[in-house]
Amino acid sequence: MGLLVDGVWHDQWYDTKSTSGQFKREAAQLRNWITADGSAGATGDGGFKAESGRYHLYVSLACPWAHRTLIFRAIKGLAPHISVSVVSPDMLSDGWTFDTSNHSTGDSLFAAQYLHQIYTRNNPQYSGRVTVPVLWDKQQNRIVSNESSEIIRMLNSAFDDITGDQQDFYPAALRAEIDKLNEFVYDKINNGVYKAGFATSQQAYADAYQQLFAALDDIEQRLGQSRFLTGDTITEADWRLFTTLIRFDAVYVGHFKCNKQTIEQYDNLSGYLRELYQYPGVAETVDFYHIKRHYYFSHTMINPTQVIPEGPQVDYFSEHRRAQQFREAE
Ligand SMILES: N[C@@H](CCC(=O)N[C@@H](CS)C(=O)NCC(=O)O)C(=O)O
Repeated sequence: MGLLVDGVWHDQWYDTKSTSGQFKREAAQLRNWITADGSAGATGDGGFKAESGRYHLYVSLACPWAHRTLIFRAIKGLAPHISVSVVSPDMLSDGWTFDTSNHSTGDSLFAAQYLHQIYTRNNPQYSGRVTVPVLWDKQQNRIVSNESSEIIRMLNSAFDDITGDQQDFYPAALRAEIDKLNEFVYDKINNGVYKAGFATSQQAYADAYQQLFAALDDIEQRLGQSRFLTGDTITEADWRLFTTLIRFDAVYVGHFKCNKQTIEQYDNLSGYLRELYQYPGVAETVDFYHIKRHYYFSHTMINPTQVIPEGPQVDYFSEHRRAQQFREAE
């Protein structure tokens, strides 16, 4: 684990000393947008027109932020149009690597060894953390974006004329509600588990733990009233919550000490999680080998033995009856 300083790799863990043991995530720096006609998006440069075969995603199958982008690639019919390279689950002194001996696909574009080489290929002087996902433009040979929340917005609509898929997971009428939910879920749950797990003081951990489970209780209640977070249809907010829920019992309960209760112990969240998992194309984006291996093997300050747990055994394909439940409730 480390970062680039003026294009040079430094092996360095997160600094929590200056923040009383609290983990603070760094903001992504590369924020251009692919658009249907190549016009500039909300931030960054124009010139990134949606085109089949032009873009490439670098992902980790372990990472919940990268996972969002793989889900949108799958459910929006983009697999034939956007290629993917998967890094190794082990993130140690070299950061993310393309070590093919350990379940990386390798870098199919440049045969790079390390993900930081993709960042310096984009900018030889780059300073900052080297994170996944990365969306790469093969035509201009540069990074479009390393911010997953924006990459999924691009995938949600920019390629619709190419794929013919008009599903909209960020519909105009629900945007305000989705934005509000995203903010809450990101702070308390998506990043909340990391705040608990990476805390280096008892107080920072206890605060994150308390806020995380208060938020899960809130969502559990909401899912007793409605099938998905904003009503009867799945939106971006559901997919963003999903990537944390699917890792929760396998990793966050033990490794990040988020152990008040498991997702399996929530009546509504457990069924909701299954419904999303069983959505066509989504189960194939979930890889528990990468997920468990990454966290338990890479975070040696949390798990110095690097022993990876065998369990839990949960059948996410089992029946959930969410659809019937909400039809009966009408
Ligand atoms: N803002 C980014 C965050 C991505 C992120 O933090 N990814 C983690 C993996 S789960 C990472 O690559 N961390 C490496 C590091 O921080 O050095 C996004 O959502 O795209």
